[in-house]
Amino acid sequence: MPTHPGSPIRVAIVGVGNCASSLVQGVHYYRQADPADTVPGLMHVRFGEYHVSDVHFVAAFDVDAKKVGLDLSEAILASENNTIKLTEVPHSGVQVQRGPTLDGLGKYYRETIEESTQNPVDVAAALRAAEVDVVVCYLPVGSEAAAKHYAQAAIDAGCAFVNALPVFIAGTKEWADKFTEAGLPIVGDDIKSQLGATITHRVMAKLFEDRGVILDRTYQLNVGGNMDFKNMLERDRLESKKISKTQAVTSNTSAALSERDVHIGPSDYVAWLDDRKWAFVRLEGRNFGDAPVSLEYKLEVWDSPNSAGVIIDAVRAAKIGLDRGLGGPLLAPSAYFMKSPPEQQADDLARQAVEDFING
Ligand SMILES: O=P(O)(O)OC[C@H]1O[C@@H](O)[C@H](O)[C@@H](O)[C@@H]1O
Repeated sequence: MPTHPGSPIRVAIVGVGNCASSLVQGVHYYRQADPADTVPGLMHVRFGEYHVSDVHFVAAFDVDAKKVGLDLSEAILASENNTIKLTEVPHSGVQVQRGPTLDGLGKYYRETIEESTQNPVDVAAALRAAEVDVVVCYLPVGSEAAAKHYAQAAIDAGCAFVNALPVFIAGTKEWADKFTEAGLPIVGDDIKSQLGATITHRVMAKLFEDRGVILDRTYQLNVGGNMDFKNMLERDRLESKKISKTQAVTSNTSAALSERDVHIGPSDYVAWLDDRKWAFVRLEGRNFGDAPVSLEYKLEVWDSPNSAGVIIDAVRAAKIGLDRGLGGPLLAPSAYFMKSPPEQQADDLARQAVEDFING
């Protein structure tokens, strides 16, 4: 059912971790931003008809006993959340509900947090009750069954879906068809942060190609100290994340790299980094006369604010999709905002395509 353009965007958050914390804080931080101003990390203060302050959080789900039952403004600072504080968020009146766990808790989460003993809610019913427009999925890496459970609940409740994690939903025919048939938009999969490992690595791989340098091999090693990185110590949970990060880089170059010559993925957990992520990236190639050339850089960034602005834009794109009655993956927003969209595009073209999408 198409929604009313310009109305508040009623958002549900699945997984109240660091990324949710930066998102909620960021919306509050920029609530009075002047539409004529530039906000770092947002395409526009007013994206289509939607100002940042039109993003309203109306529901939230988690499984952590230290978060379930808390007001969202308190839950974003609770338990293992350790991201940089952007602002004080006032009481929201939104209580974190106990979501179903399914495969959401890996070995390291189970060792670190206490799972709520409350009974899980019926997610679709909760989304309907809160009259949610857009569901943002921030579950831990490796939560395949749980992410799909929430995607199905979004469909059942008539909501758009923004899939921030590397579980392939928008990018699969099965789920793209489900959203198309339901007439509901989806933006996915796997958030590409503002100035993260993926975008910088994509740009460098493309630069090699544009300058005629043959790229022979590359790596991207990532370390961090948040629960995302701790969870990813369990290598079995990593498969889709590695695929997503690798294809995000290799799709931006025509270099024919064998599997052995590309190594991209989360590498280790360093507790004292907290929510900072450090990426060590190296590209090796050959330039004129087959002379060797290599480039190495290190990125240091706070992980969660780095993707929060992108999610605010993705949420507003999803709401525009709802307003227009568009079902299925939103191709331009997915290509610009996500690492593994249904169709990869060069970032400058994707950005322009999002502008065109906004302008209808
Ligand atoms: O920095 P990149 O490579 O764009 O990745 C960004 C995001 O990747 C997601 O998979 C992580 O769970 C996020 O926490 C992170 O912000």
